[in-house]
Amino acid sequence: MGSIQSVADIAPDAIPTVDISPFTDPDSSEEAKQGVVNAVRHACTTYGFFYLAGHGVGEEQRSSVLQCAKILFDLPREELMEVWIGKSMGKSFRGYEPPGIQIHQEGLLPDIKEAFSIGHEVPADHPDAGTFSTGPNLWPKGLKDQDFRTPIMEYQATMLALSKLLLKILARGLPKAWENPPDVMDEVAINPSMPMRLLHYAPQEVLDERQFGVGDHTDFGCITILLQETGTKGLEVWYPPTETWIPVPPKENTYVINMGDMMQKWTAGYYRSARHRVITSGTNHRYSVPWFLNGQLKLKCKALDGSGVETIVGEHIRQRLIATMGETGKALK
Ligand SMILES: O=C(O)CCC(=O)C(=O)O
Ligand SMILES: [Fe+2]
Repeated sequence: MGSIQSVADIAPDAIPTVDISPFTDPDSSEEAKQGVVNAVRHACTTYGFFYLAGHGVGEEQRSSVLQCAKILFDLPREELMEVWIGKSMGKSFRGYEPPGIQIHQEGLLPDIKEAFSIGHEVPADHPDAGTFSTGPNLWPKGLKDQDFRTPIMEYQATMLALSKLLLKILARGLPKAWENPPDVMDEVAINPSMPMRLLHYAPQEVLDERQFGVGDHTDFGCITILLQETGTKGLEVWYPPTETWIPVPPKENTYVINMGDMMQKWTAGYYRSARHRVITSGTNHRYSVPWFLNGQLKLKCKALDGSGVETIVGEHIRQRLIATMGETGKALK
């Protein structure tokens, strides 16, 4: 006897795509704006992930940061080690992270990826410099400013503006019963920790099922804006109703947006911080650039459902890094 399959049993083959341009278009109707809010809400409560279209970031700027990743990881290892993360000021956590450092959970082997982290530029003589995620960036000597530092810092500003827009949409999507004002999420993006990570996955036949480009994890912060290189693959997101991994290949002119743990805590679980991972290819290099809105480090985020749960953004992020970064993370204690 056959049974009727419920919708939740059918694995979706892709995460949704949301075009947010009606939200910013001064000529669009209130109804069209609300349509964007509803679509983002649906994606973030169901999957925790979506493809973002209509984001307004030019293709030239997007490819310029992927190009930055390529020229950086082409540098000899000795030169990369001159800007090793362990040399960054105090707990600022900037610079080069070699492959095989981060372990996301017990039982997995370390990630294959290598990374380079850039954050909010805070001069060394600033009173907060050297505190967690705060301080001067490290710049490789072998790369000219116009080829690396300038496009990266311009991209950082573009991403901060885009994340502020996403916060407006997400705030409007919160349950009405919580009675939050539409600007309730703005404060998290004031002077925030916003690491951008250039990532490189070298081709590697993975012979051990415990090893990944990036192992199964959730992101730590509020919002991740991920740029993947066209033509590559490997990212997958976990979908609990069917207990399956949904592939998230790059899609032209879009970003992949996902919610992180800080957002999930802040919204009392309403917006899902979904598990995801990256599988490496045996033959192809993969470059990607996730930009993370961690948030204002000293901010005490009160759960938006009014339940009274409070999380200090910087403490939450710091603990997650210590838990996953092994020896490198010890400097953050
Ligand atoms: O490289 C990617 O596509 C995703 C990387 C990722 O999940 C992360 O850095 O948190
Ligand atoms: Fe991630």
